Amino acid sequence: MSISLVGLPGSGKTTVGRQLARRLRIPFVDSDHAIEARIGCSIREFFDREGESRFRDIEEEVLDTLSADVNCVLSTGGGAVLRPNNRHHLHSRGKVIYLKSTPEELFRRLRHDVSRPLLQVADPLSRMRELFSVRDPLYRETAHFVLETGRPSVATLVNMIVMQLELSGALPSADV
Ligand SMILES: Nc1ncnc2c1ncn2[C@@H]1O[C@H](COP(=O)(O)OP(=O)(O)OP(=O)(O)O)[C@@H](O)[C@H]1O
Ligand SMILES: O=C(O)C1=C[C@@H](O)[C@@H](O)[C@H](O)C1
Ligand SMILES: [Mg+2]
Repeated sequence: MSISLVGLPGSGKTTVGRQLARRLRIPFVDSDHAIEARIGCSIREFFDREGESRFRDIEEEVLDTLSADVNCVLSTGGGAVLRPNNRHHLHSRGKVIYLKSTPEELFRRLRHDVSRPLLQVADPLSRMRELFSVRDPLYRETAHFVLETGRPSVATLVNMIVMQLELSGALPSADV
């Protein structure tokens, strides 16, 4: 079974996912990194050159493959839930955790970042609020569990995820 993390840019999918995989001693896979390996350039360059829709097509193909992988932690791109196929594959093939944060907290974390194409706009906080209002229902629909990430450290979030997985029976206690 795969364990996938969904959430807005900056919610900690890569950071928390990497630690979670280490804790469970299973491979960690980041779909953004897999996409970059496939397109041979950064996602930002690809967005500029080919546009978002073409990026989403490639993301859908890559997620179809990665969500079928068993026994790994999969960190997804922030917009992975936009396509119905992705929501369905992630939810039905494993356990999905939504790392939920406020747009204000995410803006604070990413205000100096230049790698996330959707935030390279004049008013990134407003953009983050728009992304939140469109995507929050989609993250909820895709996820089996929702975790508020505002205050807890990365290590605490990992403990909370392991506990949720154990309680749901997805993770035998002996694996922890
Ligand atoms: N729980 C947390 N508390 C404080 N800082 C955090 C937490 N989780 C992540 N961060 C920090 O926020 C930044 C963004 O985290 P990360 O790259 O893991 O987000 P992401 O969800 O993978 O984003 P993207 O969707 O753009 O790939 C990093 O600098 C990371 O160290
Ligand atoms: O929120 C988004 O739509 C994105 C988030 C990143 O993880 C990348 O997948 C890409 O920059 C698009
Ligand atoms: Mg990431």
